[in-house]
Amino acid sequence: MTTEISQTATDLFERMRATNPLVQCITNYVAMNYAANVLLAAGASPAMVHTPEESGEFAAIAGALTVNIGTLSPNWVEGMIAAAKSANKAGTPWVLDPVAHFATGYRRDAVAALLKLKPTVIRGNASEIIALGGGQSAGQGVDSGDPVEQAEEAALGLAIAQGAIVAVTGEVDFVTDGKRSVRVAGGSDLMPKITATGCSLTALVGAYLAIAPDQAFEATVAALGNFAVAGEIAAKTANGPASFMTAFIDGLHRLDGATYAKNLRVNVL
Ligand SMILES: Nc1ncnc2c1ncn2[C@@H]1O[C@H](COP(=O)(O)OP(=O)(O)OP(=O)(O)O)[C@@H](O)[C@H]1O
Ligand SMILES: Cc1ncsc1CCO
Ligand SMILES: [Mg+2]
Repeated sequence: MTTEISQTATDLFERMRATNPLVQCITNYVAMNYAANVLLAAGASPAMVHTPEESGEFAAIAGALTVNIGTLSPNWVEGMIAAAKSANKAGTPWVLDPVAHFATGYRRDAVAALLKLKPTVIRGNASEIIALGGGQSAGQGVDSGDPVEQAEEAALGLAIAQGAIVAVTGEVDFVTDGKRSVRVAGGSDLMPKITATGCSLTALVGAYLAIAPDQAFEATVAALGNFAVAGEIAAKTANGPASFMTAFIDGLHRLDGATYAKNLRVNVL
């Protein structure tokens, strides 16, 4: 059965690829190259623009902004805040990826400042979302130590408190806007074995937001669905993390609407 959300996600998949949206990615040193390649393969146009001298100016012309706190320093935080403020002023949607925000006071403060600037979407792993909700997570650094189901309550609370879409990723992803919630199944257990897979997904959520700013919930689901479908297909030919990475980027590039629609597994809750 094709649900309405699956049909919309497929439409957004085709539109994103046809439109080649410009996405400003402020991401970490680890993710920068991989995330840019993922976006290019998926059909978007990434630009890694982070310094405060230009990040705000660029956010006003980008289709969407994504902010990931993976490798912070004061200059980068300044650039993130300038970009988020400018995005808000220009009506540019933006995504926050709160990498390991619970690990240090510096990260906690940076995330608190960014949350005040009202991201359109918050995308994190289960441990990150549990901790954002004030709970005790089993996360170790950037890697999740908790199942997605354990983060669902925190995600709902966070969505309502922030007026944001919250996406929790893991074996089966969970997306909520506080009223509507879905699970997105698929992907591969090799995905968390490649660093910056989540960071790249955050960037791809930006690509979908850019083409559907008024459908942020559907756009987020469509982006997660894109990773779930491409990841599941790539795993069939991969021998391990390194060959998976190649197959995944090739698969993102080759994926068509019919294959996306056929393999997408979105469960409305
Ligand atoms: N066990 C799994 N099975 C299937 N897919 C998975 C699994 N774990 C993660 N994924 C997928 O991997 C992608 C990244 O999610 P993950 O939760 O690992 O991000 P993350 O922890 O923020 O990653 P990073 O910080 O390393 O970039 C998502 O598309 C998610 O659905
Ligand atoms: C490994 C790592 N360390 C800081 S950011 C990052 C990428 C995955 O989040
Ligand atoms: Mg992460």
